[in-house]
Amino acid sequence: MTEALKRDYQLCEELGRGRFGVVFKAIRNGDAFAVKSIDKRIADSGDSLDAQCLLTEPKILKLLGSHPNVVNLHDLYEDDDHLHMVLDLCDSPDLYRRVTLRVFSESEASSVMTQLLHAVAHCHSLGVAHRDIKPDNILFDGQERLRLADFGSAENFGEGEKMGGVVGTPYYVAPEVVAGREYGEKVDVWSCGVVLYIMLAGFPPFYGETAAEIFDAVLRANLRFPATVFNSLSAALKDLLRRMLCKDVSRRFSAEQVLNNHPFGLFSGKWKMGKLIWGCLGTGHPWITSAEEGARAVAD
Ligand SMILES: Nc1ncnc2c1ncn2[C@@H]1O[C@H](COP(=O)(O)OP(=O)(O)OP(=O)(O)O)[C@@H](O)[C@H]1O
Repeated sequence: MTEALKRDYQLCEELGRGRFGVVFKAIRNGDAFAVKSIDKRIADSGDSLDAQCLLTEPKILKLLGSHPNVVNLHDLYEDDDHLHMVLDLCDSPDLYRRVTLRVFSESEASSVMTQLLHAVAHCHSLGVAHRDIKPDNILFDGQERLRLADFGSAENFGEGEKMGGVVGTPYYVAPEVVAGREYGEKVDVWSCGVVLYIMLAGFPPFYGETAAEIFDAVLRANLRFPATVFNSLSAALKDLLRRMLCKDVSRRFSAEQVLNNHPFGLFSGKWKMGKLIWGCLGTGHPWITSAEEGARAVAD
């Protein structure tokens, strides 16, 4: 552990583990933070893309500056073996945990979406595409404010510049990425659309049992609204989903357009409890077949 970090912060319990390191709680002057400590040796021993991801995250977070819906970088410490990022503490359950427990009402989903799209619009205005938006990377801080996290796959694109490379997680990835074409920042709007659909329905819009089947479904982009789930939801909401999950990128809304043009306020506030049947192959999550099982999985 870097000496300077130990001097400046009181390090507390472990909060979680990722592929390359550990996240701890840390206190400084009575304020709590999360410290994401990356072991550079683990990353260097793997594929070079992984090592690149490690350096990407602090660089992108610095570029993004401070935003109320992004996990902000407060400090950065580095020595030969470790990189420590001091981040906003998000110790409330993440969106993945929340959607495995129950489906969301329109008003709950709209509150999450509004905050998420503010984060995404901020990133895009600074030329940053997140490229891996999914419930696991949507965290909540102690004030229950949404914070977009994990910028390890993000890319800094220039004005009018296109990106390439298959990056993301099967259920959430946009068709132009799966097709291997060049793409722009609207891939994030597609992923937000998938997140919105899952919050409301409890299952993903483009489904398959294997990664290959999911990619086929994403490429077909045949958006359906099963009556059992969607009949009780507003026409405005279905229209919004069509505009976010639009295969034609030129017709797909930007994050800014969704925020400016869509009547989020019209969403009704009905609660819907339902059977949740969905999986997340990209992150190895188990199948969750009911709200009860979801609750058990989280408790375990
Ligand atoms: N800012 C934060 N506040 C509180 N807990 C966090 C924070 N960031 C991450 N965590 C916790 O630490 C765990 C590991 O996070 P990390 O970003 O290192 O890996 P990951 O995104 O889960 O996986 P990967 O290895 O694919 O990057 C997360 O699952 C989460 O539980």
